[in-house]
Amino acid sequence: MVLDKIQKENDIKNLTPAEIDVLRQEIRTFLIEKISELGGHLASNLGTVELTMALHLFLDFPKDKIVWDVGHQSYTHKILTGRKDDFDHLRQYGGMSGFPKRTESPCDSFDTGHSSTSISAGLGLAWARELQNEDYKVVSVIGDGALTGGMAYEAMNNAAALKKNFIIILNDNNMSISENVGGMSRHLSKLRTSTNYVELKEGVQSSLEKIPVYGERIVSGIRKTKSSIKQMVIPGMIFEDMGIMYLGPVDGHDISAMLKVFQEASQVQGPVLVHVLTKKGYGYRPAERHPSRFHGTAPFDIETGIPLSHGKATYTDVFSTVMRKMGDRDDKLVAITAAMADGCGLKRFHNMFPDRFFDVGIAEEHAVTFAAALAAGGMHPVFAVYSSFLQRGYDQMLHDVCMQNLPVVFAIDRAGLVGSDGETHQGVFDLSYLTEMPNMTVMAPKNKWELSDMLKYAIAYDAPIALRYPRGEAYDGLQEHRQPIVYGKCEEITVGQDILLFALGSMVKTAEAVCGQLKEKGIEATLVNARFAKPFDAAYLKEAMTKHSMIVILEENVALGGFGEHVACFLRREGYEGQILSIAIGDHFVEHGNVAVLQKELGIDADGITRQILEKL
Ligand SMILES: Cc1ncc(C[n+]2csc(CCOP(=O)(O)OP(=O)(O)O)c2C)c(N)n1
Ligand SMILES: CC(=O)[C@@H](O)[C@H](O)COP(=O)(O)O
Ligand SMILES: [Mg+2]
Repeated sequence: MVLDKIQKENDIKNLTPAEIDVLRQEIRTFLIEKISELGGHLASNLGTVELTMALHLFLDFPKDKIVWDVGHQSYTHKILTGRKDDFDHLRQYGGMSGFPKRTESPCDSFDTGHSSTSISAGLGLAWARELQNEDYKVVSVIGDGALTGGMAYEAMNNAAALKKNFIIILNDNNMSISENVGGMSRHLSKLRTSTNYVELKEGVQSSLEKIPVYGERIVSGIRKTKSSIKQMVIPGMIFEDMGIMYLGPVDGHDISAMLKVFQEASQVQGPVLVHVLTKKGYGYRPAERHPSRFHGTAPFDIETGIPLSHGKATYTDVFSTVMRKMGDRDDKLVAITAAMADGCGLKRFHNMFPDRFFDVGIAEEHAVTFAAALAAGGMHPVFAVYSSFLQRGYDQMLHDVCMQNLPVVFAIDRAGLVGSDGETHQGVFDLSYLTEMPNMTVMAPKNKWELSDMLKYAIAYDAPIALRYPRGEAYDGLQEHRQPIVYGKCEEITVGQDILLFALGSMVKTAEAVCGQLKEKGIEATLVNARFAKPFDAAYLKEAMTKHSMIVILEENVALGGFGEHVACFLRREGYEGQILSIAIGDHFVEHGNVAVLQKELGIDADGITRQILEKL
């Protein structure tokens, strides 16, 4: 197999053209087989096999640098840099990450996971090279979806000042996770159909530029003329107007065509953008037909493309159902997503109420301020967003939503540990960054019914409010405990005289199991569903302090600034002299792996918590 040969020699440049052709087929087959077993990001990786191979033929690793935007398309790069065998443990605890990691390989030059950072990072590497008189190539690979994110424009705006080579590859597959949206996407659609521009530049420019002074002048003259021709042929050549040379479009499945343009691009003294056209899911029929479903997939049957297991209803499903119902009842309800309509469960709302649905692109900062103004204008906005991506909107929440006390609902999905995406995606900081914001209310449901009740409560509430719920299956236990939601009030589930378990959201289910284990040891616990992280039920706690010798606070968030820290501080201030145990995540990032395995490693599973309680008692 050519794939095995390349693992040993580690250099694609030694292959014959025939072997190159075999290799791209072998890589596709390998990706489909591995991801069908373990899950992962399939469609984007299938679409970038040839692009990555062309980049490996063009660049020298680890000397040259590639920054992969988001990094979910970096699997072929991992294969070509000696990590093929690590795919047996892809995204598993202790195994290889699904994203680029500097700690994993010297050929990974910058860690990614969140979108639209690659041009900033590439530009930083290019400047570091120049300032230290070094000599290597820097390439940022950014998708058309990632190009909807504001950081990409901030970086391009800044890049124009660089007078040395820096290559930006725009990998345009006309898709974000779902359909790409917005004005830039429309602009790219126009560019996609233009074929002659690269031919006009090729050869002419690089040979002319080698002639000192006069050559440069001629090139600059040609540039001006061509620029005006382009303005006629291709409306709004936004990149060139910003000072970034545009080359393309080029077929992203034709390795030799790409190589030619990359060579050309490397002659440019300044930032240059190469527009590469690819097909998401290329080479695997189910992924070509359903690129969104195969963007990130669970294990599936290769023959049919159907997932191997169908889990129970998720929290996202519950959110989706309630939003659709509430959309019927409240014609001021509007839903916002930052390119995550599928993941956040807003597809049904979109279908039912297209005029009240907004996909703003990968633009969380904009989404928050946009929601604030919708609220100021009298609408009832719900921004559905993953916990880790909402980190992008910190200042907008503080400055635009909370300072004006505007009624925006933050429906925070993927709160807590998310599993195989790892440290960039774990939603373990939101309780810390939300609870410190004046005017913000923060809730977390214990099960699927409570998510429904809390969402309805939040939509009716007249100030900033957030509810956080985890990735995956919704807990369907404790159905009998469904007292109405009362502002700032907790819910008592069981009563025991020894210790109090004050649990938030997903940790109520875990605390239930802890209660069972403690009972076996003869320890009677009171179990309380906190419901509100802010304001938490201070009156209940004051009363409970007098009845329990230990209070255990449980959350799926980092300890610093989190729920436990606030509650513990209150208890001490009130003069509680019993033991306080805060169950939370330590001051470190949490890597990828199965959620149950991670919880165990972190000591926040039922066994670990019971052990810590018994040690303290
Ligand atoms: C800040 C942020 N928001 C949302 C996401 C989720 N996300 C991951 S990939 C992706 C789509 C990216 O589209 P594109 O860059 O075109 O790459 P493609 O998937 O088409 O290969 C989105 C929205 C993210 N990683 N980071
Ligand atoms: C790369 C990325 O950011 C998304 O594709 C993310 O992996 C989706 O995560 P979920 O599987 O939780 O929807
Ligand atoms: Mg895309």
